[in-house]
Amino acid sequence: MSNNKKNSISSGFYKEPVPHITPDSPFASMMERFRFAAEILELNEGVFKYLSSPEKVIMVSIPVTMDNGDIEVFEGYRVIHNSILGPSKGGIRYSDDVTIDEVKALAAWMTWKCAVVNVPFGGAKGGVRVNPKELSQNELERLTRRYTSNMLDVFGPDRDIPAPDMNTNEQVMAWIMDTYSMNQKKTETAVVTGKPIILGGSKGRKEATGRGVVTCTLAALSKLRISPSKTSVVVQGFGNVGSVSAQLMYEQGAKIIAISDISGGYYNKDGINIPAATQYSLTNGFSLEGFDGAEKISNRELLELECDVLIPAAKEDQINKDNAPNIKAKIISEGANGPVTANADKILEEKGIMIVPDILANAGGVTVSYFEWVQDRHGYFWTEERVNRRLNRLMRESFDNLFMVSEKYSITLRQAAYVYAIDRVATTLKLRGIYA
Ligand SMILES: NC(=O)C1=CN([C@@H]2O[C@H](COP(=O)(O)OP(=O)(O)OC[C@H]3O[C@@H](n4cnc5c(N)ncnc54)[C@H](O)[C@@H]3O)[C@@H](O)[C@H]2O)C=CC1
Ligand SMILES: O=C(O)CCC(=O)C(=O)O
Repeated sequence: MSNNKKNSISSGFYKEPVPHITPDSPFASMMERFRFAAEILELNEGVFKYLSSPEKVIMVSIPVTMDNGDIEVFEGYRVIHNSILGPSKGGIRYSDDVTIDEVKALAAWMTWKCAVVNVPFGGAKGGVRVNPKELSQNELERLTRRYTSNMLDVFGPDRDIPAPDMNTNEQVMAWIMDTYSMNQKKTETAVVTGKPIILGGSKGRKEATGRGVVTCTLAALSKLRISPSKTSVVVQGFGNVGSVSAQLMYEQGAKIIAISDISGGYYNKDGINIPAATQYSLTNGFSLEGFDGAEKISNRELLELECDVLIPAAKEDQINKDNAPNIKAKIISEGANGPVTANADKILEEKGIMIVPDILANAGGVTVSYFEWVQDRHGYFWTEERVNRRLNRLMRESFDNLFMVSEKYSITLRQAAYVYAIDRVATTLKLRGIYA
């Protein structure tokens, strides 16, 4: 790594636009940060081009017989960004607004994320354009099994290993595992992670992403010398990542002043009772709608609240150039993938806000997915205490490592994460003889 480059991209081929990028999209945000790191690393031009495009993009059409006998056709994707570090790994999301561009960005983020925490996986992501809330459980099962059948040549414990993401869960992973196994004529637990524990899932996987977010948040707080018990926290998104992050920060003695989900934001300046909110959401169809332990606000207002820590744990592009000037948090811990756009980074940096980037902050999920894959392959399962201890240690080491890189090169933690990850991928490419 050259030591004399600072925070600006000077010139050269990295400025060349890469074709097929929609401006201001998640993929454009990913590329802007990749370009910055490539410049610092003086990355080989061919390697830059190679890593700017996914290795493989699969788009499938999924016909599903609905409960009323009609046939509906859904579109599904799987993007493998890169598999040089190992089999590709990444979640599958069900969402009616998922796009191929978004999945391409998410797949690339998986490559960088696995490199940041040194797990031996490449990056992939999947998506199906569907609103799962509009499907019955049987329709959802048929959709999942058909999507998996279309991906039989793609998935595999040594090739590409899915996991849960937005609107997918342990049950969806169980259907994928079963469909794949039936076609292999043997039970193949290691083909997916995030499965139910009884089917070979790992203890601690469900909570792992939120747990990792909290480990990084505590590390960031200690850098700013703020005690967790004196911390006010705002969490956007109350699904797997958001609710666990809120719960674990609450257990640290922090005051969670606002939470939100798709139904809106909920604010209480004296602190929200998180176990009560979680219980409410569980018994209310995973929705906070009607939760009366707080005042209702909008998601936009929520992001702009005065607080020590903001944890965006919903989706991409939530903090952008329009609202970045109004963000008042001291630390943003990115539970979601891509919640801050590249053009908001500079604004937040100038405001002195510390960002713990997604490819570090939410890497706890893929880390315990790796533990799950290892356990499946050994046929030997760990205690929850062992999983959590190893997760916490790895997350803390990764945070400290990136903090050191950021200080060494006078760059932000996000820039440090990209520099570290891309250097690792490029070094692997070189050692494998892909370039001299
Ligand atoms: N589940 C996992 O292990 C991992 C998830 N992530 C990322 O974390 C984010 C959340 O994922 P999960 O918690 O798994 O999904 P989830 O489906 O369990 O929860 C998503 C939550 O966000 C809320 N939401 C959706 N749109 C919203 C909006 N516009 N404003 C406010 N809230 C909104 C939903 O109502 C729900 O509460 C995604 O970006 C995902 O890619 C990252 C790493 C691992
Ligand atoms: O657990 C995994 O394998 C991947 C989780 C994921 O999709 C993510 O980190 O964004």
